Amino acid sequence: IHEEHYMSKKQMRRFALSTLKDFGMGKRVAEEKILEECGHLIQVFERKPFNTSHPVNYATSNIISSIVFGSRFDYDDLRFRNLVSRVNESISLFGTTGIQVSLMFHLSNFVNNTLGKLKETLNPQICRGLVDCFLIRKQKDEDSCVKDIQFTEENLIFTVMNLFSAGTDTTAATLRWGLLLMAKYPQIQDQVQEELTRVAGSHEVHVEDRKNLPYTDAVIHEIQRLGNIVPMAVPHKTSQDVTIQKYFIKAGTTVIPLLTSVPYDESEWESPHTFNPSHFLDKEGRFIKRDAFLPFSAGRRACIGESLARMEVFLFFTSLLQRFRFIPPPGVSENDLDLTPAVGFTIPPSPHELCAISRQ
Ligand code: HEM
Repeated sequence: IHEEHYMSKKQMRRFALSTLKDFGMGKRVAEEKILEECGHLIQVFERKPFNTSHPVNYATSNIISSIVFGSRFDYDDLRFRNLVSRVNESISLFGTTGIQVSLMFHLSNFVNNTLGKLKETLNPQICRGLVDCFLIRKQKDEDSCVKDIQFTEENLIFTVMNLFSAGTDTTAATLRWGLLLMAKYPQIQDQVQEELTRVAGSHEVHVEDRKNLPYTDAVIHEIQRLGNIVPMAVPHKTSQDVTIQKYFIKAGTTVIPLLTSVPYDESEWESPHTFNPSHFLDKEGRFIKRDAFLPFSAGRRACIGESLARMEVFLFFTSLLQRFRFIPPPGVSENDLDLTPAVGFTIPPSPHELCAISRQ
Protein backbone atom coordinates (compact mmCIF):
# COMPACT_ATOMS: atom_id res chain seq x y z
CA ILE A 1 0.00 0.00 0.00
CA HIS A 2 2.65 2.47 -0.93
CA GLU A 3 1.92 5.87 -2.20
CA GLU A 4 3.89 5.41 -5.41
CA HIS A 5 2.20 2.10 -5.97
CA TYR A 6 -1.00 1.60 -7.52
CA MET A 7 -3.82 2.20 -5.14
CA SER A 8 -2.91 5.88 -5.45
CA LYS A 9 -3.73 5.51 -9.15
CA LYS A 10 -7.42 6.26 -9.23
CA GLN A 11 -8.17 3.71 -11.95
CA MET A 12 -6.71 0.85 -9.95
CA ARG A 13 -8.45 1.83 -6.71
CA ARG A 14 -11.72 2.11 -8.64
CA PHE A 15 -11.19 -1.30 -10.26
CA ALA A 16 -10.44 -2.97 -6.91
CA LEU A 17 -13.42 -1.33 -5.22
CA SER A 18 -15.93 -2.14 -7.95
CA THR A 19 -14.68 -5.72 -8.31
CA LEU A 20 -14.89 -6.21 -4.55
CA LYS A 21 -18.49 -4.99 -4.74
CA ASP A 22 -19.21 -7.36 -7.65
CA PHE A 23 -17.92 -10.20 -5.55
CA GLY A 24 -20.45 -9.50 -2.90
CA MET A 25 -18.57 -7.27 -0.51
CA GLY A 26 -21.19 -6.33 2.06
CA LYS A 27 -23.74 -8.64 0.43
CA ARG A 28 -25.12 -12.14 0.88
CA VAL A 29 -22.46 -13.80 -1.33
CA ALA A 30 -19.71 -12.58 0.96
CA GLU A 31 -21.75 -13.65 3.98
CA GLU A 32 -21.97 -17.21 2.60
CA LYS A 33 -18.21 -17.34 2.02
CA ILE A 34 -17.49 -16.08 5.53
CA LEU A 35 -19.94 -18.51 7.16
CA GLU A 36 -18.38 -21.38 5.20
CA GLU A 37 -14.94 -20.28 6.47
CA CYS A 38 -16.28 -20.07 10.05
CA GLY A 39 -17.06 -23.79 9.71
CA HIS A 40 -13.40 -24.52 8.86
CA LEU A 41 -12.05 -22.24 11.58
CA ILE A 42 -14.15 -23.84 14.30
CA GLN A 43 -12.65 -27.24 13.49
CA VAL A 44 -9.12 -26.14 14.41
CA PHE A 45 -9.85 -24.34 17.69
CA GLU A 46 -8.68 -26.34 20.65
CA ARG A 47 -9.40 -26.97 24.30
CA LYS A 48 -5.66 -27.13 25.04
CA PRO A 49 -3.72 -23.82 24.98
CA PHE A 50 -3.09 -22.59 21.45
CA ASN A 51 -1.85 -19.46 19.72
CA THR A 52 -4.81 -17.84 17.93
CA SER A 53 -2.59 -16.21 15.31
CA HIS A 54 -2.30 -18.93 12.66
CA PRO A 55 -5.87 -20.19 12.39
CA VAL A 56 -7.36 -16.70 12.47
CA ASN A 57 -4.93 -15.41 9.83
CA TYR A 58 -5.65 -18.44 7.61
CA ALA A 59 -9.37 -17.79 7.87
CA THR A 60 -9.17 -14.09 6.95
CA SER A 61 -6.66 -14.82 4.15
CA ASN A 62 -9.07 -17.36 2.72
CA ILE A 63 -11.78 -14.71 2.43
CA ILE A 64 -9.43 -12.58 0.33
CA SER A 65 -8.34 -15.70 -1.60
CA SER A 66 -11.87 -16.60 -2.53
CA ILE A 67 -12.54 -13.05 -3.71
CA VAL A 68 -9.23 -12.72 -5.57
CA PHE A 69 -8.68 -16.24 -6.94
CA GLY A 70 -12.20 -17.63 -6.67
CA SER A 71 -11.19 -20.39 -4.26
CA ARG A 72 -9.97 -21.01 -0.73
CA PHE A 73 -6.99 -23.04 0.50
CA ASP A 74 -6.69 -25.81 3.07
CA TYR A 75 -5.07 -24.63 6.30
CA ASP A 76 -2.38 -27.29 5.91
CA ASP A 77 -1.43 -26.28 2.32
CA LEU A 78 2.24 -25.38 2.79
CA ARG A 79 2.35 -22.78 0.00
CA PHE A 80 -0.65 -21.02 1.50
CA ARG A 81 0.82 -21.14 5.01
CA ASN A 82 4.03 -19.66 3.65
CA LEU A 83 2.15 -16.87 1.91
CA VAL A 84 0.23 -16.01 5.09
CA SER A 85 3.37 -15.84 7.21
CA ARG A 86 5.15 -13.68 4.60
CA VAL A 87 2.24 -11.26 4.57
CA ASN A 88 2.25 -11.11 8.41
CA GLU A 89 5.98 -10.55 8.44
CA SER A 90 5.75 -7.82 5.86
CA ILE A 91 3.02 -5.99 7.75
CA SER A 92 4.87 -6.08 11.04
CA LEU A 93 8.03 -4.80 9.32
CA PHE A 94 6.18 -2.43 6.98
CA GLY A 95 8.42 0.11 5.38
CA THR A 96 11.52 -2.07 5.38
CA THR A 97 12.44 -2.21 1.71
CA GLY A 98 14.13 -5.61 1.98
CA ILE A 99 11.00 -7.11 3.47
CA GLN A 100 8.77 -5.64 0.78
CA VAL A 101 11.06 -7.05 -1.90
CA SER A 102 11.00 -10.44 -0.18
CA LEU A 103 7.18 -10.34 0.04
CA MET A 104 6.95 -9.36 -3.62
CA PHE A 105 9.20 -12.26 -4.52
CA HIS A 106 7.18 -14.84 -2.56
CA LEU A 107 3.86 -13.42 -3.56
CA SER A 108 4.88 -13.20 -7.22
CA ASN A 109 5.82 -16.88 -7.09
CA PHE A 110 2.57 -17.79 -5.40
CA VAL A 111 0.45 -15.57 -7.62
CA ASN A 112 2.24 -16.63 -10.81
CA ASN A 113 1.62 -20.24 -9.93
CA THR A 114 -2.04 -19.70 -9.13
CA LEU A 115 -2.28 -17.29 -12.06
CA GLY A 116 -0.96 -19.92 -14.47
CA LYS A 117 -3.81 -22.25 -13.51
CA LEU A 118 -6.40 -19.47 -13.71
CA LYS A 119 -5.11 -18.37 -17.14
CA GLU A 120 -5.32 -21.93 -18.50
CA THR A 121 -8.93 -22.26 -17.47
CA LEU A 122 -10.02 -18.65 -18.08
CA ASN A 123 -13.49 -18.31 -19.58
CA PRO A 124 -14.13 -14.67 -20.61
CA GLN A 125 -17.84 -15.16 -19.88
CA ILE A 126 -17.32 -16.09 -16.22
CA CYS A 127 -15.29 -14.22 -13.61
CA ARG A 128 -14.38 -16.62 -10.81
CA GLY A 129 -12.55 -13.90 -8.92
CA LEU A 130 -10.81 -10.54 -9.18
CA VAL A 131 -7.86 -12.05 -11.10
CA ASP A 132 -10.18 -13.26 -13.89
CA CYS A 133 -11.82 -9.81 -14.09
CA PHE A 134 -8.38 -8.21 -14.30
CA LEU A 135 -7.16 -10.58 -17.04
CA ILE A 136 -10.32 -10.09 -19.09
CA ARG A 137 -10.02 -6.31 -18.79
CA LYS A 138 -6.31 -6.50 -19.70
CA GLN A 139 -7.09 -8.46 -22.85
CA LYS A 140 -9.87 -6.02 -23.78
CA ASP A 141 -7.59 -2.98 -23.37
CA GLU A 142 -4.83 -4.65 -25.38
CA ASP A 143 -7.27 -5.59 -28.17
CA SER A 144 -8.54 -2.01 -28.38
CA CYS A 145 -4.97 -0.62 -28.28
CA VAL A 146 -5.70 1.55 -25.21
CA LYS A 147 -2.85 3.99 -24.50
CA ASP A 148 -1.24 3.95 -21.05
CA ILE A 149 -2.57 0.52 -20.14
CA GLN A 150 -2.96 0.17 -16.34
CA PHE A 151 -4.02 -3.47 -16.52
CA THR A 152 -0.52 -4.87 -16.62
CA GLU A 153 0.86 -8.06 -15.09
CA GLU A 154 2.86 -5.93 -12.61
CA ASN A 155 -0.25 -4.07 -11.47
CA LEU A 156 -2.07 -7.37 -11.09
CA ILE A 157 0.60 -8.56 -8.68
CA PHE A 158 0.35 -5.26 -6.79
CA THR A 159 -3.44 -5.57 -6.64
CA VAL A 160 -3.24 -9.02 -5.15
CA MET A 161 -0.44 -8.02 -2.78
CA ASN A 162 -2.36 -4.95 -1.62
CA LEU A 163 -5.52 -6.87 -0.92
CA PHE A 164 -3.70 -9.61 0.96
CA SER A 165 -1.57 -7.24 2.98
CA ALA A 166 -4.35 -4.72 3.71
CA GLY A 167 -7.20 -7.18 4.13
CA THR A 168 -5.93 -10.14 6.14
CA ASP A 169 -3.73 -9.02 9.02
CA THR A 170 -6.04 -6.14 9.95
CA THR A 171 -9.13 -8.31 10.23
CA ALA A 172 -7.23 -11.13 11.95
CA ALA A 173 -5.69 -8.71 14.48
CA THR A 174 -9.15 -7.34 15.28
CA LEU A 175 -10.51 -10.83 15.92
CA ARG A 176 -7.51 -11.83 18.01
CA TRP A 177 -7.93 -8.72 20.19
CA GLY A 178 -11.58 -9.68 20.52
CA LEU A 179 -10.87 -13.20 21.76
CA LEU A 180 -8.15 -12.00 24.12
CA LEU A 181 -10.42 -9.31 25.58
CA MET A 182 -13.20 -11.86 26.07
CA ALA A 183 -10.83 -14.11 28.02
CA LYS A 184 -9.62 -11.16 30.08
CA TYR A 185 -13.10 -9.83 30.86
CA PRO A 186 -15.27 -12.94 31.45
CA GLN A 187 -18.27 -10.90 32.65
CA ILE A 188 -18.37 -9.13 29.30
CA GLN A 189 -18.00 -12.50 27.52
CA ASP A 190 -20.95 -13.76 29.66
CA GLN A 191 -23.12 -10.87 28.47
CA VAL A 192 -22.22 -11.42 24.80
CA GLN A 193 -22.99 -15.13 25.10
CA GLU A 194 -26.23 -14.50 26.97
CA GLU A 195 -27.36 -12.12 24.21
CA LEU A 196 -26.32 -14.54 21.45
CA THR A 197 -28.22 -17.40 23.11
CA ARG A 198 -31.31 -15.25 23.65
CA VAL A 199 -31.40 -13.85 20.11
CA ALA A 200 -30.01 -16.65 17.95
CA GLY A 201 -30.12 -19.77 20.12
CA SER A 202 -28.09 -22.41 18.35
CA HIS A 203 -28.89 -21.01 14.89
CA GLU A 204 -26.12 -19.61 12.72
CA VAL A 205 -25.84 -15.84 13.27
CA HIS A 206 -26.40 -13.76 10.11
CA VAL A 207 -25.65 -10.12 9.36
CA GLU A 208 -29.33 -9.26 9.65
CA ASP A 209 -29.20 -10.34 13.33
CA ARG A 210 -26.81 -7.49 14.14
CA LYS A 211 -29.63 -5.03 14.82
CA ASN A 212 -30.95 -7.40 17.50
CA LEU A 213 -27.54 -7.80 19.13
CA PRO A 214 -26.78 -4.27 20.42
CA TYR A 215 -24.50 -5.40 23.24
CA THR A 216 -22.43 -7.67 20.96
CA ASP A 217 -22.26 -4.89 18.38
CA ALA A 218 -21.04 -2.45 21.06
CA VAL A 219 -18.41 -4.97 22.20
CA ILE A 220 -17.12 -5.38 18.63
CA HIS A 221 -16.88 -1.59 18.17
CA GLU A 222 -15.09 -1.29 21.51
CA ILE A 223 -12.62 -4.03 20.46
CA GLN A 224 -11.81 -1.99 17.36
CA ARG A 225 -11.54 1.25 19.32
CA LEU A 226 -9.31 -0.02 22.10
CA GLY A 227 -7.37 -2.32 19.76
CA ASN A 228 -6.44 0.68 17.56
CA ILE A 229 -5.29 -1.88 14.98
CA VAL A 230 -4.19 0.60 12.30
CA PRO A 231 -2.64 3.52 14.20
CA MET A 232 -1.40 5.30 11.07
CA ALA A 233 -3.11 5.74 7.72
CA VAL A 234 -1.14 4.98 4.56
CA PRO A 235 0.93 7.80 3.04
CA HIS A 236 -1.20 10.44 1.31
CA LYS A 237 -0.14 13.38 -0.83
CA THR A 238 -1.69 16.83 -0.41
CA SER A 239 -3.44 17.85 -3.63
CA GLN A 240 -3.22 21.59 -2.82
CA ASP A 241 -1.59 23.98 -0.35
CA VAL A 242 -3.30 23.69 3.00
CA THR A 243 -3.01 25.16 6.52
CA ILE A 244 -3.99 22.80 9.30
CA GLN A 245 -4.19 24.54 12.65
CA LYS A 246 -1.10 26.76 12.40
CA TYR A 247 0.89 24.51 10.08
CA PHE A 248 1.27 25.27 6.40
CA ILE A 249 1.64 22.18 4.14
CA LYS A 250 2.64 22.65 0.55
CA ALA A 251 0.81 20.85 -2.29
CA GLY A 252 2.48 17.55 -3.14
CA THR A 253 3.77 16.89 0.39
CA THR A 254 3.57 13.32 1.66
CA VAL A 255 1.53 13.20 4.85
CA ILE A 256 0.68 10.27 7.10
CA PRO A 257 -2.46 10.91 9.17
CA LEU A 258 -2.11 9.56 12.71
CA LEU A 259 -5.37 7.77 13.34
CA THR A 260 -4.22 6.81 16.81
CA SER A 261 -5.08 10.29 18.08
CA VAL A 262 -8.81 9.54 17.68
CA PRO A 263 -9.66 6.36 19.65
CA TYR A 264 -8.04 7.59 22.88
CA ASP A 265 -9.15 11.22 22.63
CA GLU A 266 -10.09 12.24 26.17
CA SER A 267 -12.57 14.83 24.92
CA GLU A 268 -14.50 12.15 23.00
CA TRP A 269 -14.49 9.03 25.17
CA GLU A 270 -15.66 8.64 28.76
CA SER A 271 -12.90 6.17 29.67
CA PRO A 272 -10.49 6.13 26.69
CA HIS A 273 -8.02 3.59 28.09
CA THR A 274 -10.52 1.10 29.50
CA PHE A 275 -12.37 -1.68 27.69
CA ASN A 276 -15.85 -0.28 28.09
CA PRO A 277 -18.60 -1.38 25.66
CA SER A 278 -20.86 1.32 27.16
CA HIS A 279 -19.04 3.77 24.91
CA PHE A 280 -21.39 2.47 22.21
CA LEU A 281 -24.60 2.03 24.24
CA ASP A 282 -27.25 4.48 25.41
CA LYS A 283 -28.95 4.31 28.80
CA GLU A 284 -31.55 1.86 27.45
CA GLY A 285 -28.85 -0.47 26.14
CA ARG A 286 -29.38 0.49 22.49
CA PHE A 287 -26.39 0.64 20.17
CA ILE A 288 -25.17 4.17 19.39
CA LYS A 289 -22.79 5.27 16.63
CA ARG A 290 -19.93 7.54 17.66
CA ASP A 291 -18.35 10.10 15.31
CA ALA A 292 -14.94 9.48 16.85
CA PHE A 293 -15.02 5.83 15.78
CA LEU A 294 -12.75 5.90 12.70
CA PRO A 295 -10.77 2.65 12.50
CA PHE A 296 -11.16 2.61 8.71
CA SER A 297 -10.03 6.24 8.38
CA ALA A 298 -12.09 8.77 6.39
CA GLY A 299 -12.11 10.62 3.10
CA ARG A 300 -11.25 9.59 -0.44
CA ARG A 301 -8.50 7.17 0.49
CA ALA A 302 -10.38 5.48 3.32
CA CYS A 303 -10.27 1.69 3.57
CA ILE A 304 -11.90 0.06 0.54
CA GLY A 305 -12.57 -3.14 2.47
CA GLU A 306 -14.61 -1.62 5.31
CA SER A 307 -17.91 -3.37 4.64
CA LEU A 308 -16.22 -6.72 4.05
CA ALA A 309 -14.11 -6.32 7.19
CA ARG A 310 -17.13 -5.35 9.30
CA MET A 311 -19.00 -8.40 8.05
CA GLU A 312 -16.04 -10.70 8.68
CA VAL A 313 -15.41 -9.44 12.19
CA PHE A 314 -19.10 -9.71 13.12
CA LEU A 315 -19.63 -13.22 11.68
CA PHE A 316 -16.34 -14.74 12.84
CA PHE A 317 -16.65 -13.23 16.31
CA THR A 318 -20.27 -14.25 16.89
CA SER A 319 -19.89 -17.76 15.51
CA LEU A 320 -16.79 -18.38 17.63
CA LEU A 321 -18.46 -17.07 20.78
CA GLN A 322 -21.57 -19.12 20.11
CA ARG A 323 -19.50 -22.29 20.13
CA PHE A 324 -16.63 -21.60 22.54
CA ARG A 325 -15.85 -20.03 25.86
CA PHE A 326 -12.42 -18.39 25.72
CA ILE A 327 -10.31 -18.70 28.85
CA PRO A 328 -6.63 -18.18 29.79
CA PRO A 329 -4.38 -21.29 29.77
CA PRO A 330 -4.15 -23.26 33.05
CA GLY A 331 -2.03 -21.43 35.61
CA VAL A 332 -2.61 -18.01 33.96
CA SER A 333 -5.14 -15.69 35.56
CA GLU A 334 -7.31 -13.19 33.69
CA ASN A 335 -5.21 -10.42 35.26
CA ASP A 336 -2.07 -12.00 33.81
CA LEU A 337 -3.36 -11.73 30.23
CA ASP A 338 -1.22 -8.99 28.74
CA LEU A 339 -2.83 -6.27 26.62
CA THR A 340 0.47 -4.77 25.50
CA PRO A 341 0.28 -4.59 21.70
CA ALA A 342 2.90 -6.08 19.40
CA VAL A 343 4.92 -3.67 17.26
CA GLY A 344 4.14 -3.19 13.59
CA PHE A 345 2.22 -1.23 10.98
CA THR A 346 -0.93 -2.98 12.19
CA ILE A 347 -0.88 -3.82 15.85
CA PRO A 348 -2.12 -7.25 16.92
CA PRO A 349 -1.88 -8.37 20.54
CA SER A 350 1.48 -9.68 21.76
CA PRO A 351 1.92 -13.45 21.26
CA HIS A 352 -0.31 -15.33 23.71
CA GLU A 353 -2.25 -18.55 24.10
CA LEU A 354 -5.91 -19.14 24.91
CA CYS A 355 -8.10 -22.20 25.45
CA ALA A 356 -11.36 -22.59 23.55
CA ILE A 357 -13.83 -24.61 25.63
CA SER A 358 -16.78 -25.99 23.67
CA ARG A 359 -20.14 -24.63 24.90
CA GLN A 360 -22.14 -27.42 23.28
C1 HEM B 1 -10.72 -4.55 10.59
C2 HEM B 1 -10.12 -4.57 9.41
C3 HEM B 1 -9.57 -3.37 8.68
C4 HEM B 1 -9.16 -2.16 9.17
C5 HEM B 1 -9.16 -1.67 10.62
C6 HEM B 1 -8.69 -1.39 8.04
C7 HEM B 1 -8.22 -0.09 8.11
C8 HEM B 1 -7.67 0.60 7.06
C9 HEM B 1 -7.08 1.90 7.16
C10 HEM B 1 -7.01 2.75 8.43
C11 HEM B 1 -6.61 2.24 5.94
C12 HEM B 1 -5.87 3.53 5.57
C13 HEM B 1 -6.82 4.55 5.00
C14 HEM B 1 -6.16 5.89 4.81
O1 HEM B 1 -4.97 5.93 4.48
O2 HEM B 1 -6.80 6.91 5.00
C15 HEM B 1 -6.90 1.14 5.04
C16 HEM B 1 -6.56 1.10 3.71
C17 HEM B 1 -6.85 0.05 2.87
N1 HEM B 1 -7.58 -1.07 3.17
FE1 HEM B 1 -8.33 -1.56 5.00
N2 HEM B 1 -8.82 -2.13 6.91
C18 HEM B 1 -9.36 -3.36 7.24
C19 HEM B 1 -9.69 -4.39 6.38
C20 HEM B 1 -9.52 -4.37 5.02
C21 HEM B 1 -9.96 -5.41 4.10
C22 HEM B 1 -10.72 -6.69 4.49
C23 HEM B 1 -9.53 -5.04 2.85
C24 HEM B 1 -9.68 -5.74 1.53
C25 HEM B 1 -10.74 -6.23 1.06
C26 HEM B 1 -8.85 -3.77 2.98
C27 HEM B 1 -8.28 -3.08 1.93
C28 HEM B 1 -7.64 -1.86 2.05
C29 HEM B 1 -6.91 -1.22 0.96
C30 HEM B 1 -6.70 -1.77 -0.43
C31 HEM B 1 -6.42 -0.02 1.47
C32 HEM B 1 -5.61 1.04 0.73
C33 HEM B 1 -6.55 2.07 0.12
C34 HEM B 1 -5.79 3.16 -0.63
O3 HEM B 1 -4.57 3.22 -0.56
O4 HEM B 1 -6.45 3.97 -1.30
N3 HEM B 1 -8.87 -3.39 4.31
N4 HEM B 1 -7.56 0.16 5.76
